[in-house]
Amino acid sequence: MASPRPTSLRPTPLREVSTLLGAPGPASDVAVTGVTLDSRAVRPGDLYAALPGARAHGADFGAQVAEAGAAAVLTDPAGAERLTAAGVDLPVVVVEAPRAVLGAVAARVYGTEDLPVRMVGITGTNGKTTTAYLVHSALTALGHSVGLIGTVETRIGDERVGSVRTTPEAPELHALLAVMAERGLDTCVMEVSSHALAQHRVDGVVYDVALFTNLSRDHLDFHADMDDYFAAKASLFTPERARLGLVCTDDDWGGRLAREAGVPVRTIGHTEGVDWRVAVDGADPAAFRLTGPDGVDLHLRSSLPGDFNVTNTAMAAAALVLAGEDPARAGDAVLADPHVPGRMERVVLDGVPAGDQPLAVVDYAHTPDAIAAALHALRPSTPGTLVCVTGAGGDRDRDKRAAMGAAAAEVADLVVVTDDNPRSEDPAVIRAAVLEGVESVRSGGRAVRVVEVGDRREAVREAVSAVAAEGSSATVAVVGKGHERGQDVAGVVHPFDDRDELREALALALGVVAP
Ligand SMILES: CC(=O)N[C@H]1[C@@H](OP(=O)(O)OP(=O)(O)OC[C@H]2O[C@@H](n3ccc(=O)[nH]c3=O)[C@H](O)[C@@H]2O)O[C@H](CO)[C@@H](O)[C@@H]1O[C@H](C)C(=O)N[C@@H](C)C(=O)N[C@H](CCC(=O)O)C(=O)O
Ligand SMILES: Nc1ncnc2c1ncn2[C@@H]1O[C@H](COP(=O)(O)OP(=O)(O)OP(=O)(O)O)[C@@H](O)[C@H]1O
Ligand SMILES: N[C@H](CCC[C@H](N)C(=O)O)C(=O)O
Ligand SMILES: [Mg+2]
Repeated sequence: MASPRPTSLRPTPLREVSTLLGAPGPASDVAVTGVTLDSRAVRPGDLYAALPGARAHGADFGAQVAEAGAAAVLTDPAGAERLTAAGVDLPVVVVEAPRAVLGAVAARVYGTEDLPVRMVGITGTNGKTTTAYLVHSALTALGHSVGLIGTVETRIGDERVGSVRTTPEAPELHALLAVMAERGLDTCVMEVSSHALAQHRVDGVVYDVALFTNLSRDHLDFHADMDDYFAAKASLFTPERARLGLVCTDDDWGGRLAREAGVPVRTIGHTEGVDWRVAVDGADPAAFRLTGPDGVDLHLRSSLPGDFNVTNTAMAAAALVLAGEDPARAGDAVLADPHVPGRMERVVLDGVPAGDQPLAVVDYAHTPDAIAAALHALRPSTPGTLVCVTGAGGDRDRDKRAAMGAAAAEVADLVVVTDDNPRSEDPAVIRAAVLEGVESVRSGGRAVRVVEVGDRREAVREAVSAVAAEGSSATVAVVGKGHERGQDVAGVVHPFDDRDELREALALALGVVAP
């Protein structure tokens, strides 16, 4: 579905754009009414940003955008040459690095330079989506009109649009923020990925509160190394992008960020000396105490399973207070279950007593750290067999694959290695890398069983049937795809939903439907 755009916009003279950029003004006095960087999304009157990329140069789509009614093009010198060579007759603004100015241009065209919407931005390797839902649901409970932008979806009040990426490109983002302002929303909570920070997607947005959850191995296909990955995340904590930071210092990267941030930072975590201290209270692992500045002392309980969700809930509560909410009311508001799709989501087969079915969970863990966290969260409630169905994505960080297999094998009793969006790669090669990690744990002496089942549907069925006889003392955790609704194989996305597959597998194994 097309991303929403604001309805009432003042057309922006192209000369105003070139003046903003200090670029030579075009002879034409055309005005623009929108911005896009995707030729397929051009609407009449748009300024099309033709950017150089890894696979194409946006200027190669000049003829299509002219045909679609684009009013003008913003590009680099190479793009301008291509447009001329292709005989594209549109006014062109040329700058050396168009991606780097796109946020400012989009903010001018969509009128979001002085945004009347409070902004909360969340970055970190794991926990962004969960924490964003926690903040969103709490603010909604407190009576605010809240927008959400993240991996699963964009929400503008009651309107929901499924996401393609975690963080939209700048033109789409500023259009969404303009729509939120137009509809009277007072706050927007959004996930800010490292790709987005490195690619200027959130330029022109200043977060009132920016959160850092944690940093661990991921995306090293895109970032040169962990320092480079950290630097991308840290760039959120600079005056151009944030006013105040809330940094979890439970890992060393958070500690480093708290020392190096270019904006005032409050720290949060389980260790002494932090501004917001999380202390788990006694026997219930979900219950905790959160103490903060100015005598804030809250007794809270995470509605989601796992130690990491204690941290996510604590971060949400502290973020609400830093964003100006009353601490006691904020504490009450984070107690409700925010229903985060595909994050530790339980799948239950109706019509079969709970004690007769394995605990079945779908989770989006797709990094070594997240897999470890998710399985550790499930281990204490699993007296019987803990099965993990896992795979790794194609065309993504290759070196995390073995570590993901090892993380699963360290905690589970049975690991079923399968496919997860092989994309353009050979799925068997990806599975082999995951299996290597499992084998490294087995050769270290841990008696974990492993099977390789490429077809994900068969893998889920095999996992469930292996433990169905144990009833609720067993757990099947299917990780990696969470809310996703497709399996990308060689560029074709086949409909696939782990939650439906798990329900089907339970039905088959428990004899509720004929196989
Ligand atoms: C590494 C990365 O993020 N690349 C993004 C980047 O690609 P690129 O600069 O190489 O562009 P390209 O594909 O060569 O195309 C060049 C230009 O031509 C344009 N084009 C291209 C084809 C066409 O038909 N028409 C057209 O106009 C493109 O919009 C682009 O401006 O700009 C493209 C245009 O917006 C994105 O589609 C592309 O995202 C790719 C597909 C992607 O998979 N990104 C993922 C890794 C990502 O961003 N993930 C993060 C984090 C995920 C997480 O939460 O863990 C996210 O925020 O989602
Ligand atoms: N604070 C946390 N620390 C470690 N692991 C976590 C944390 N929160 C969630 N996880 C694990 O990481 C997985 C992804 O969580 P979530 O979707 O909230 O993170 P994300 O940062 O939005 O991820 P992505 O960048 O892929 O969208 C969860 O399914 C869970 O297994
Ligand atoms: N949104 C992230 C995670 C996808 C998780 C997994 N399902 C995969 O395909 O690797 C990405 O695009 O890297
Ligand atoms: Mg996310």
